[in-house]
Amino acid sequence: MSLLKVDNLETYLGQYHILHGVSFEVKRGSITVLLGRNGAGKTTTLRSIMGFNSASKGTIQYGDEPIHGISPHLISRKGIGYVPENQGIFKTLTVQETFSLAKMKGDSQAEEKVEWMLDLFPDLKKYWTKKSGVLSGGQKQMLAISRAYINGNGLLLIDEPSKGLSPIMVEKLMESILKMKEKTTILLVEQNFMMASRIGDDFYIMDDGKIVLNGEMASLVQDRETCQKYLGIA
Ligand SMILES: Nc1ncnc2c1ncn2[C@@H]1O[C@H](COP(=O)(O)OP(=O)(O)OP(=O)(O)O)[C@@H](O)[C@H]1O
Repeated sequence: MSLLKVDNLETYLGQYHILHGVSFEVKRGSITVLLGRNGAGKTTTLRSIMGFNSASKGTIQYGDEPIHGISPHLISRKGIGYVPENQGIFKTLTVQETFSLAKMKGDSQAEEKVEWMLDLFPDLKKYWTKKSGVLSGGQKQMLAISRAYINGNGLLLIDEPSKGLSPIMVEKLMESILKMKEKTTILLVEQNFMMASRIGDDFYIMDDGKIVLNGEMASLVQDRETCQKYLGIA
């Protein structure tokens, strides 16, 4: 059953028409990956779901509720967490302060979520009182993912978490994101095909602001022609 249903989304950035009728679904408890070349419109799609880029047409259904046209803070309150490409970490806040700020008022599960994230990312426990600015790139990514999860764990939108990370860190992150499927649903934008293909259940390929192909990840891995045509992978 789908948790998120995006239908015929059209988004303009200034005078530029970026998304041309984007439609896709994310199944509850799955990892769905948006793939595609640079500039295909993946980030704009995530930002349109969050309400940071407002879509001029189309609908977005989260569970039973339409969420298009709603402001980002209300979308976040509905339980959608967002990890932007640049992580959006406040460097002067400690890990502890970042976690505290992420907790929603009146969320009875907040402490449980904090504990789960610290078990998943023990490095963050180690740097609990350190300023976020001193963390490594991978640890910042862990912090950004934790913040999004504590804030809203119904659905997580994660934009290129592997960017700039060492292969070992990518491996670590991949395992953690896979584990997060036990508790949440994930829509992932990822250029690292090795990572995407190992953790994704379903895929959608974007090109020029449109979805050009979708299916189960297992079938894409076998399809060399498509990988080469849209993803530049030989
Ligand atoms: N503020 C903006 N104004 C005009 N065009 C923009 C703006 N931001 C992005 N674009 C354009 O929108 C298109 C889609 O960009 P987007 O960042 O969504 O792509 P992407 O698939 O996430 O790419 P990447 O993998 O490089 O992050 C690109 O052609 C980009 O140049």
